[in-house]
Amino acid sequence: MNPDICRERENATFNTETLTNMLDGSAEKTRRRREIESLVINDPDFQHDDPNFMSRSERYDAAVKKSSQMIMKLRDYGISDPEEIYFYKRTARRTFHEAFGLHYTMFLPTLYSQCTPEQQKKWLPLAENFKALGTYAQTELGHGTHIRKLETTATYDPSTQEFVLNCPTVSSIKWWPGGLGKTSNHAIVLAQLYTLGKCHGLHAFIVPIRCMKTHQPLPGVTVGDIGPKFGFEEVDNGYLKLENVRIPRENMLMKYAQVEPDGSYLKPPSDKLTYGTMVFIRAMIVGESARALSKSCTIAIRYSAVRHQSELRPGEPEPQILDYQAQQYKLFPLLAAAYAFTFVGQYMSDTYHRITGHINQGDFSQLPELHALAAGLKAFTTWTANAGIEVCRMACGGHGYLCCSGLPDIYVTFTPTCTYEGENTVMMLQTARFLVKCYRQAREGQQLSGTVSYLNEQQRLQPQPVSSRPTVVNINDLASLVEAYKLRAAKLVEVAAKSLQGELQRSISQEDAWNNSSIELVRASDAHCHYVVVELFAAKLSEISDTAVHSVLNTLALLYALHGITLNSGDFLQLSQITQRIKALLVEIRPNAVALVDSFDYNDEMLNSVLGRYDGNVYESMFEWAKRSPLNRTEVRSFIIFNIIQKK
Ligand SMILES: CCC/C=C/C(=O)SCCNC(=O)CCNC(=O)[C@H](O)C(C)(C)COP(=O)([O-])OP(=O)([O-])OC[C@H]1O[C@@H](n2cnc3c(N)ncnc32)[C@H](O)[C@@H]1OP(=O)([O-])[O-]
Ligand SMILES: Cc1cc2nc3c(=O)[nH]c(=O)nc-3n(C[C@H](O)[C@H](O)[C@H](O)COP(=O)(O)OP(=O)(O)OC[C@H]3O[C@@H](n4cnc5c(N)ncnc54)[C@H](O)[C@@H]3O)c2cc1C
Repeated sequence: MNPDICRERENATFNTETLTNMLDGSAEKTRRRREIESLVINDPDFQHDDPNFMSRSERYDAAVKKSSQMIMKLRDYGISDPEEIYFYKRTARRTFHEAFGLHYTMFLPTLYSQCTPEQQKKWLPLAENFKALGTYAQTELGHGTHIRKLETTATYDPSTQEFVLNCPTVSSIKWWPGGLGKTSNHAIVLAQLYTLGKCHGLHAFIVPIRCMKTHQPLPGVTVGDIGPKFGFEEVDNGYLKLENVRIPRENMLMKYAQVEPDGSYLKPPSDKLTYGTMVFIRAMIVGESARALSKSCTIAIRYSAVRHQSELRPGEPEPQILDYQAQQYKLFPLLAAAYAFTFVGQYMSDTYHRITGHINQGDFSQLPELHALAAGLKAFTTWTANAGIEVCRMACGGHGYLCCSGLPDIYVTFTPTCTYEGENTVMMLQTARFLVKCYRQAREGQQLSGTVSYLNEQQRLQPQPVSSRPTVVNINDLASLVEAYKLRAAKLVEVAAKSLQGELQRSISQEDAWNNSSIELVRASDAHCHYVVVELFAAKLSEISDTAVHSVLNTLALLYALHGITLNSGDFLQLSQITQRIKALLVEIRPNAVALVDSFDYNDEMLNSVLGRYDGNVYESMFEWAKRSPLNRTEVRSFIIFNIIQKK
């Protein structure tokens, strides 16, 4: 064990096990998570080759093999709790993507949420037993964001009681769905529904695309892999062209909207229920932001504790790079954000399950807030985590650029979360749409509840507009900082609403007014989400009884809130005072930095990083890893070089 890293752990002011238990939910949950992780780590079937030394095809084959093994082993171990399945798979996957990822994350959840009981009876046994392997085919070459303009059609033929599916143009070819290219034999296809000559907009259909016996594409189906990408090497993101593909009427997902045998159409209670699976995944991505950032911080902070470089004071030994204030300023606010997002991720998941419970009982009243919250927090947390991972990589200097640091892989795997499941700017604009609507309702005297209830104060505080009120905060008091964030959000929502109003007064259309105000609208959403995160972090502290853990998390929460103020200084005041306080907080966090990342409890197998190793033995491991590079298998690799040298 590296002596630097040992000393860091000895000097921590709190018990890492207590904090880990809190993050997991309880000591029992930590015990069980570790037990499940060790099942994978000690399983010889999961000791695979390093994917960095494999070709794309080899990676795909290995991912399929691994996914099949996971299914069998989960059954053998009798693991059926969704959270436990998630722990098992997360550990087994490590740096791999799951070949059946879309089957679990989108195909099955869509069947659970949008099938009638009869449809569930037919499809769930097939899908849960992996006979029907599925994906979610929504995006087309021409449209990902503006899904109302998707061009694939499903036209009902009452004479045979079938839907006929077509991708009539090049731009209507389905493009991107994960697992579509080679793996899936079914797809949930989002298509414009036509019946009795009328278009009723997007609906979801279960479309068999490959034979369940031979796995050959079915007649009328052209399907394949879209080629190499920035990351996701082992995933066969695919294309799909449908030409006169007929499916039975019962293959339209009919929990909400229905087509009768004679072709008559029954409307759903809300036409946005078809978008339900996207809301689910957006809600879950918030927790993924926390995991990607906490992993990256674990690597960068542990490495910074063992890496020595440059001189602080002449003649003295080179310090740990973690002792540089500039290094702390890069990493500790991200560490604080990783904790904040962990709590926000738990909140988002709980909120999703609570509100969908109400939806299942027929109460749709909270759907707009759920959509706005999931869209905004997905965008806010993924943007921060995405930029943060890159900061962590650069904070490791040259070695951060090596694949064995684990950081490039975390980055390429994580960065598409800013794009998929709703491009982030577009998601922020959806949240803004909700905020502006709430702002107007509050102005009309309606009482708002939930995360936007602060907009009620607009009314109470009139006639003095929010934008003219000064922001004076006690920078040592979290409650006061929460107030400052609340005021900022109220102010920026007001600015956005007034910008829209101003544009409309120039007699331009709603749509143009919206476009001309989109910078203000995105800023309003960003401020709203930032407020929600700070508020949730503060609320979490009130649940913590252990004083040492409370104290260290309070320091992190202060740093998170104050650092956010410096990043958005135009919206807040008291800047120089805040900078001084931030410097003091960096000093306070420094002795606990390694212990704080240890508390995330990533074992070496999962972290998969030579720089972030628990024992800190970085250089020996890097050398060992380099020796495994295929280029090192022979001393003289290229005969071209050999010939050139010989000629000389
Ligand atoms: C491993 C991961 C693999 C990745 C997989 C993928 O990427 S899969 C592919 C992922 N692809 C994507 O994520 C595509 C992203 N694009 C979209 O989701 C949609 O095109 C859109 C939401 C941007 C606009 O939709 P639109 O043009 O139909 O709507 P509009 O803007 O005209 O607003 C009308 C009203 O609808 C409301 N409302 C909207 N959505 C929801 C909702 N989910 N729930 C509830 N409500 C919703 C909205 O608030 C508004 O309410 P208001 O104010 O009238 O009361
Ligand atoms: C790794 C990966 C996996 C994916 N998996 C799937 C899958 O399994 N199934 C599936 O169906 N799809 C999948 N997708 C597709 C993904 O959902 C879309 O790429 C995503 O929704 C963004 O749409 P787009 O590509 O059309 O971007 P565009 O909308 O073309 O975005 C381009 C730019 O235009 C801007 N823009 C667009 N509209 C607006 C607007 N109204 N206002 C302001 N700015 C705007 C955006 O902000 C962005 O800057 C995947 C994508 C990736 C990268």
